[in-house]
Amino acid sequence: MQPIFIDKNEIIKRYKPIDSHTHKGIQGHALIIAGSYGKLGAAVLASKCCLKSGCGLVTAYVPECGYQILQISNPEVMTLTDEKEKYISNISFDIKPQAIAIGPGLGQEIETQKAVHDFIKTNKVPLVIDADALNILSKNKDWLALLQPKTILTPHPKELERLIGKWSTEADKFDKTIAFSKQYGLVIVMKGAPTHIIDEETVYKNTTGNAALATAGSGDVLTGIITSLVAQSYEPIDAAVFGVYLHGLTADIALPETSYQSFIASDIIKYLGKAFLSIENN
Ligand SMILES: NC(=O)C1=CN([C@@H]2O[C@H](COP(=O)(O)OP(=O)(O)OC[C@H]3O[C@@H](n4cnc5c(N)ncnc54)[C@H](OP(=O)(O)O)[C@@H]3O)[C@@H](O)[C@H]2O)[C@@H](O)CC1
Ligand SMILES: Nc1ncnc2c1ncn2[C@@H]1O[C@H](COP(=O)(O)OP(=O)(O)O)[C@@H](O)[C@H]1O
Ligand SMILES: [Mg+2]
Repeated sequence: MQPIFIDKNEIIKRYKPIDSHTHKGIQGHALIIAGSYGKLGAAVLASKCCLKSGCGLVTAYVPECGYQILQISNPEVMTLTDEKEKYISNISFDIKPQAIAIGPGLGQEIETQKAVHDFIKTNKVPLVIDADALNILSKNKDWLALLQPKTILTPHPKELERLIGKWSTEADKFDKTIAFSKQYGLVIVMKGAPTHIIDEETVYKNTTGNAALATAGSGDVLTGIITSLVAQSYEPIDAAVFGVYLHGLTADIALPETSYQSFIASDIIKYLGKAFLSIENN
């Protein structure tokens, strides 16, 4: 297993410059299904980062208690609410997004599990699955077969273990993840230090990022970036590769100014502009 290193050359091959005649409709509409009581921050971070990565329109789908939180935190983000106050129980919307993310801060209530099932059973829109939506799939593994090919999963090591079971060595972890990716036709973003991406037999290894990213919400923000790129019509594997690279690059650019300690997930969002510029100015 020889990985492809995700470096600037790999990104320049994939990067789509912005057309001067584009408009917000062309830039893509993303839907972020996220949040539960006490974890609306995950929805705020993911949806804001989605917009800050070039997506034209972003809608957050949150429980009722998240309405004001979302509208006040992110005035540029539109908000739809579930009928339940504290958690999502029924995912229904009349917009036509080009990409959907599900999972950050979602919780694992039984009604939320059912809502995730009913949603993935009929959904045909390119999808990014993170956090509690991954944990829900781990508890209901037969639902994995409902996912569309090239759905992107973004597990951290514990979420990966819940999905594929314990591994004995690093090599075993890769073998199991490759087998899992092949079985369901999924793109797996194996978050860590560094992050690897598995697309069936192909393994990518990221070259950006540092320990400043070891902070709450850092993965929620990554979900927003990757979903934004999918909405802007990047292929799922290209969105995963570019998104992981950009996410790490924000921390590399920020580090001399912020220190490891004071860097927080909102700084990923703050430094995205410099990260995009460093890709454009090569
Ligand atoms: N502001 C908000 O609203 C926020 C909301 N959030 C939301 O909270 C929900 C729960 O998510 P979560 O990831 O905190 O819980 P969970 O899945 O039990 O995993 C924790 C365990 O996994 C492990 N582990 C993790 N990383 C690892 C690593 N790199 N390397 C190795 N191990 C690692 C580690 O296990 P340990 O090492 O302790 O055995 C740890 O104890 C989810 O919906 C998320 O979106 C958060 O994003 C925070 C901000
Ligand atoms: N020491 C580290 N070096 C590089 N990247 C890291 C490090 N620690 C965490 N990260 C990155 O931060 C993110 C953490 O994601 P996750 O655990 O899902 O956070 P959260 O659920 O709090 O949003 C991943 O992208 C991971 O690769
Ligand atoms: Mg996470």
